[in-house]
Amino acid sequence: MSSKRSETAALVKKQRSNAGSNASKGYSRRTASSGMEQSVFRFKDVNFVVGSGKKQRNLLSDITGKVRYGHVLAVMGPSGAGKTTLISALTLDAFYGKPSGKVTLNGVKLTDSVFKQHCYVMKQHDKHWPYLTCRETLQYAAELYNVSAKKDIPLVVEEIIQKMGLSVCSETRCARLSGGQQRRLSIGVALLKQPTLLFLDEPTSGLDAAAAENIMQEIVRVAKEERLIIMCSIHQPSTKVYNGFDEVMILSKGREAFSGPIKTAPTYFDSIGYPIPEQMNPAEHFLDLVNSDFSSPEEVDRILNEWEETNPNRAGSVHGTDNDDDGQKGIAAGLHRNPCTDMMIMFRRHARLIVRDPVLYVGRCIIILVTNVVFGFVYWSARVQEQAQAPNKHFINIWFAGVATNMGVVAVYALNDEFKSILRESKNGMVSPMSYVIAKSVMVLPVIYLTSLFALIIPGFVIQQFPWSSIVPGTLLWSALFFCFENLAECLAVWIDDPIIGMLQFMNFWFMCFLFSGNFLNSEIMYWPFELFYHILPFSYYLRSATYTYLHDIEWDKCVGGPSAGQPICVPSGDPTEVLNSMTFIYSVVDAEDHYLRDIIVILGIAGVFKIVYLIGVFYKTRRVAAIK
Ligand SMILES: Nc1ncnc2c1ncn2[C@@H]1O[C@H](COP(=O)(O)OP(=O)(O)OP(=O)(O)O)[C@@H](O)[C@H]1O
Repeated sequence: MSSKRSETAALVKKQRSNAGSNASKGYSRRTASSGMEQSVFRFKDVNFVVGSGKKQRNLLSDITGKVRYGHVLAVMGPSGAGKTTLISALTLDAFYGKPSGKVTLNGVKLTDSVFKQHCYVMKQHDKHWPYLTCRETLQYAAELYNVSAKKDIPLVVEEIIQKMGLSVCSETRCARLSGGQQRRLSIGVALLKQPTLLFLDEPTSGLDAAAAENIMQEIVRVAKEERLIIMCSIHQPSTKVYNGFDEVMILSKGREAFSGPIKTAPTYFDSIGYPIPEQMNPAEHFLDLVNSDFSSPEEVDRILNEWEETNPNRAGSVHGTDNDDDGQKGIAAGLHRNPCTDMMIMFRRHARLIVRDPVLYVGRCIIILVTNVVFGFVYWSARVQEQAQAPNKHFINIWFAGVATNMGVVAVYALNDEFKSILRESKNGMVSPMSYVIAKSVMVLPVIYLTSLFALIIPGFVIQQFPWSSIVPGTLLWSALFFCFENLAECLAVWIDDPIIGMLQFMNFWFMCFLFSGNFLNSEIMYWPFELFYHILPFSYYLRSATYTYLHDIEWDKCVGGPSAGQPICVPSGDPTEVLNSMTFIYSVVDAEDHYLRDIIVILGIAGVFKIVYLIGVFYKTRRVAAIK
């Protein structure tokens, strides 16, 4: 293992030396070859308004700035100043209000498509696939971004691992990475894309001083080396980190207190009567000035007004001219993607996640098996062919499917988390929603069938002695119902942002299915609006056909004396059709006729409706943009 590592390291070294002065030949070619290496990012008069009428609030007021390639713009300000709001607005992600202004990359309006091709946003909170290792995360990102020929990808990944100081945790699953390692991994993934413009929201949040300093130094170095434009928000950088920035923007109450090249900041603050005290960190001094906790609100307002007055045409003064021609004009075609290759990568990644994630399927399979085995033993006496056991045989079907589908509630949580990762990846142009839904939907089908085997083989066919002739229709019917609830879970996971609310809705739906299954309440005596639920919810279809499937050719023992209080089912001939007919009097859902095909089609139809609503949710949410108008 270690010799393989050193071999890889040697190859990386060789590759670097081949690349001459450019240390990162493996993944740095795109920007240069696309002609985007001299880019300029501008934003002018960016406003962001929330609420309406008397409750209207300007979270950002006329924010203007410009950053050139190889430069880092640091957005600083006290808590609540609007740093995250600015990054969200500029990344077309601020959905909770109305953003306005002019935002361009090389003079071209920043649209979702330009963003996906040339930009990358690293949010304040890291989000990685918890069951993939650091190396696997980078490997899939490199493949999805098509950074290099497939055979070179391990080298590219190794290079990023070394660059980001992730060697010690390269084989560690993301769930177990420290905060600093997660941040560095996020930056590594961003670098793999080689964006022209990189947004970092609080890249040092949650890190200790040394780790924050390391990361910021790395960011500054990367901007210079890879000619990236970097815009990051940051809380109180150290003097060393602060001095590494090229431009700085100081915000307070959603307004600019200063914006421009870092070397002009001391002169400006000196000119308005706030020179930097000796030995003081300049960043700390500026932030104290605009923080109402340290300066009076009137003084903060005075500083903000001063900037507004001395820079009435900010785009024309501190931020350079209003003319967009001082950089590369226009943008190049972006990433070339092959949908089939994308799909294959997504298949591989999803297969790995399905196997490793205990919540989604593996854990549930085992819990369903154990639970159903318990039910199998609880109903031990129902194994025999006595007609007195017919109701118990029917109830076994309710528990075998009802409890298992109820466990789908955990899928709502897991899928909500999964979808949030997909949203981020889609935002950054790493995955296409289409390849995600296809890979996921196809991969899940065999897993669902496998789950039905866990649910029924030992508990039903071995312990409860279901007739083996019904194994195929029985497991297919169970799979159809489970598929229906999985699709519901997907739907809720995508449409309801808060997973807990989604889980509660899932439980509501499940209880409705149970209540209106026609088993506890005769469908004929249901008050008519409620009868609709009996027809449109899936459980009655499952239960009718499951009981028919397992009971319709049982050779029942003969019964004498007719039905009684202790034995409601007692057919003298033991004819299975007549037994089912007499069960119908007690459980209206039971039917002596075969409706298997119709029932399974209806269940799949309901599942199909959920799938369509889910797909609409995926495509709507991944394409939703808070465009700046
Ligand atoms: N969804 C929202 N709806 C309404 N107001 C919001 C929303 N999100 C943030 N705000 C408000 O916008 C203002 C700026 O918040 P923002 O998160 O951008 O500040 P910040 O400078 O990033 O702060 P911090 O450093 O603490 O993260 C705050 O007053 C906040 O209450």
